[in-house]
Amino acid sequence: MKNSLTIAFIGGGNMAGAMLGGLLGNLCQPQDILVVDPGEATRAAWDARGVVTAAVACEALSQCKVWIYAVKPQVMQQAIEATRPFLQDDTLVISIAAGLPTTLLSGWLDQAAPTRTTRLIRCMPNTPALIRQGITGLYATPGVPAADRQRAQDILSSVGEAVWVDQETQLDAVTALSGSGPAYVFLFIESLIAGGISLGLDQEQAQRLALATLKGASLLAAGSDQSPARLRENVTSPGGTTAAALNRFAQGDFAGLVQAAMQAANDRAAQMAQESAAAAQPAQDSGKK
Ligand SMILES: NC(=O)C1=CN([C@@H]2O[C@H](COP(=O)(O)OP(=O)(O)OC[C@H]3O[C@@H](n4cnc5c(N)ncnc54)[C@H](OP(=O)(O)O)[C@@H]3O)[C@@H](O)[C@H]2O)C=CC1
Ligand SMILES: O=C(O)[C@@H]1CCC=N1
Repeated sequence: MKNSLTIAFIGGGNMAGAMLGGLLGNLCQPQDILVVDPGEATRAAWDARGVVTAAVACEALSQCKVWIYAVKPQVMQQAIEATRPFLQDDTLVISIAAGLPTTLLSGWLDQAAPTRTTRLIRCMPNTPALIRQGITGLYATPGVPAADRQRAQDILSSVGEAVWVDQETQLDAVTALSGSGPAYVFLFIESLIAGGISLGLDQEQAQRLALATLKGASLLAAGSDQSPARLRENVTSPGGTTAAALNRFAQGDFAGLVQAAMQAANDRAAQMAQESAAAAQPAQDSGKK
């Protein structure tokens, strides 16, 4: 590992893959990255790209300045306990797990070294990171040095935008909006394609039209001085086709449905935190410090 920025991903699945895809050749070279993942096929995919891999926690972790925990919340405690012996006092730890609060994570990280306070940042990225079009919400625990905040921001900015929140609970809202959000957009794209086909287009035509519409409208909204509401009005001729469609959306309370769906995601994040706390195992003293 040669770069001053060396990153370990603990968990090399979908989200690590999205972030790695954006980081490689950009902020980091393959040899600057370590992926710890028990999956043979997962590791083989990263080996093929020149990334250093390990099936289990190993000494190489202690050389990585930044650790990114990218495992499912249900296995987070186990993953932390296995890796914790290699944690250094100045390691910057980033968790991308939905729901898991920093109090729980800090408890697991610092259990074997009560005098240590791990530098911990919790964040919520999204899968467009794969094409460097992601957006990530970040929350830093008190005491994280400014240089580490900047380092986390640099990492996440290399795969898209980064937005800091002051209150940790806001990360559940970020999860409900941009973390899970790509799935809502994909569902909308799927629905537009199905609608186009049912109205007589073929699959390829419907898909091209749907994708270009989403892309064009998003870029227009992102680059415009006008609000999304104003841009919607610009499309909507009185008594025209768009008004007919929007009236039908309103009858089904589309906005209310989106709000309720996001509330469900937000509530599920809080519930996952409770489940993880309830399922937490008694301390395993695997720390070497
Ligand atoms: N997917 C998304 O869009 C987003 C996900 N997140 C968060 O990212 C985290 C990861 O999600 P995602 O990438 O989708 O999940 P994946 O299941 O795709 O990836 C997790 C990886 O971790 C591996 N793993 C399991 N146990 C361990 C362990 N003890 N040590 C190291 N690796 C382990 C898994 O292997 P195996 O499959 O063999 O168990 C798997 O390869 C979650 O906490 C999620 O909340 C955040 C933002 C967006
Ligand atoms: O569905 C999940 O729980 C994760 C968090 C945000 C996106 N995927």
